[in-house]
Amino acid sequence: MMAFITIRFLDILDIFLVALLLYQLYRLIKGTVAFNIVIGLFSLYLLWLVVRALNMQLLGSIMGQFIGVGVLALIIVFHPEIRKFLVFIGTNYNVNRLLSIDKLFGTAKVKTINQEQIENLVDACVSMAKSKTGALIVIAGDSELTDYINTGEKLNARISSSLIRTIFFKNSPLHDGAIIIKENKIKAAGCILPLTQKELDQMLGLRHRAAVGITESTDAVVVIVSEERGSISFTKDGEIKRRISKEVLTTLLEENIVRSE
Ligand SMILES: Nc1ncnc2c1ncn2[C@@H]1O[C@H](COP(=O)(O)OP(=O)(O)OP(=O)(O)O)[C@@H](O)[C@H]1O
Repeated sequence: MMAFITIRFLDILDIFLVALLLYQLYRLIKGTVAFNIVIGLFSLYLLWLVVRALNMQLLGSIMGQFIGVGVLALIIVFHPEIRKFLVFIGTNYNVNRLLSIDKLFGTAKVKTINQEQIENLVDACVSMAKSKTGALIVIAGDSELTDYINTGEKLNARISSSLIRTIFFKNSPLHDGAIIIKENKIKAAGCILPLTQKELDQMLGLRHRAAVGITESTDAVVVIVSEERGSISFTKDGEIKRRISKEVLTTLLEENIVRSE
């Protein structure tokens, strides 16, 4: 009876790729105004399908015209999200990623620092939290982050607790902006990161916005020390975990970073 329905391997691949694209799109726009716009447009599209099925010609043709120019309108309205999405694809989906299902779904670990360096980093964060010294520390994953490294001062220095504290010391010329850690080194300091457009708690300012921003479009993880509250936060995939303890920070770093000994 169902002989006319044939499912090829390519159909399954097709569905899988569409699901993956929708999932990544959802991750990028969730929590932003764009999410509500997408829901609105989707409802409109469903309504149009119903109107067409009921053969309501006048309403159908008006809505048809609207949907006809909709693609162009979508590109204009969603230009920042489309840009972010393309950057995300470009920076995250290299050949290595495509070979690993784990990485494809963004659950892969970052390979940048070893256990001793994690301890140095945690030590610096705890000490800066005590002295209410603001800090923004990006730990790169597979994303190169070259554009962001180029906005700062190149260091290529060993990851030590005292160097991190020195960089973020209030009178240091490099204390503004973020440091970027990659391949077992502090690659640069004073880096400028993209700010998220997401709604965040009003207590959180630009430092936290920048931390969320960079993890929305790359697979980096970020540790933030708040100057105002002396608390430590952690961001990954655009999500923020606030007021975490030394132990939780250590666990999060260990869980999200494959140690390269
Ligand atoms: N785009 C950016 N990229 C990197 N760092 C940034 C960016 N924008 C702001 N910062 C850093 O954040 C600092 C300002 O932090 P602000 O007080 O606005 O943030 P906050 O989230 O309230 O943090 P805190 O709790 O530490 O006050 C700046 O001095 C600068 O070092």
